[in-house]
Amino acid sequence: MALETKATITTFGGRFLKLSHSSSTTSTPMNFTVFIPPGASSSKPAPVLIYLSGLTCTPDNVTEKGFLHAHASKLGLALLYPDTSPRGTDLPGEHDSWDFGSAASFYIDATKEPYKKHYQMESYVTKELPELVFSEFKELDKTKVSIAGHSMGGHGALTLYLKNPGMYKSVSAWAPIANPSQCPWGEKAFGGYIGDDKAAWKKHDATELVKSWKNGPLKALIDVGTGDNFYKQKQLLPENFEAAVKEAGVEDVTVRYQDGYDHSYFFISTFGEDHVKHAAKHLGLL
Ligand SMILES: N[C@@H](CCC(=O)N[C@@H](CS)C(=O)NCC(=O)O)C(=O)O
Repeated sequence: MALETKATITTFGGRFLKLSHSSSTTSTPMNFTVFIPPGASSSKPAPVLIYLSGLTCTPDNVTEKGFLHAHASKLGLALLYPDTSPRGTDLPGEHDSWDFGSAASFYIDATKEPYKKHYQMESYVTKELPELVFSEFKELDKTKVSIAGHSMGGHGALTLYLKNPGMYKSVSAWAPIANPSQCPWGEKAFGGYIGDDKAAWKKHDATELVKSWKNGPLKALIDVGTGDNFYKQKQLLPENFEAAVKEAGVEDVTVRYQDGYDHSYFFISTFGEDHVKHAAKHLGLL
């Protein structure tokens, strides 16, 4: 698999790479970025935190405004930032709205035409991308991976974690879309990618998935800003997730409501150190 390096940037003592490759999963070009902390080598590989971005984003938004690598560098943690959807396609409706299609994959495998050929982001993020990254970068430790994300990416992090017990050591999310089958963003995305069968939606909904979690403490950290307009508009619904956690008796779930914070990178960056340290703790770095 040929990997094209678009940029190599030195930052906080580590290497930040912008990369692109041709994906066999999405049948499109895919972009991603990776931060390799100082000191990582094939004999001392760094654990990895995967960060999934939100609606409208490329991997650039968080890497320019989230400052996660500033904290990851000190702890010896690598960061992997996948893109939010396939690129280079022009499917019907794909680019018409900011909350569906391009940059809005919801990290699921579409089953409906015309999206199913390319919008296979769940398989891409859980299989092809890690296989590629760990075969190309021997300074990264494939046995130690955690996952995090913001908004749509928070939904992606929580659901991929819940669907794949053991694949990730911990999960965290800023302002996740925590009950997508009950909110307008999720209804639009699931309707468009999967269809009208609401039973099928539940397989991609963190609040539904956590009800049958039987794999011990969840090791989850969630932050939500009380000044977040999308929270106020009931797109995020973290209380529904909390209620499901409580009812199922799932342990080690911390949900924090941060007074006055909005949905932006001012919020993400403020709590970035906590999320990086949460992953670092479960990856054996702290
Ligand atoms: N485009 C939307 C906002 C979408 C939005 O806030 N996206 C978040 C993720 S859910 C984001 O990170 N946007 C990119 C940025 O702020 O740099 C609007 O105009 O209301």
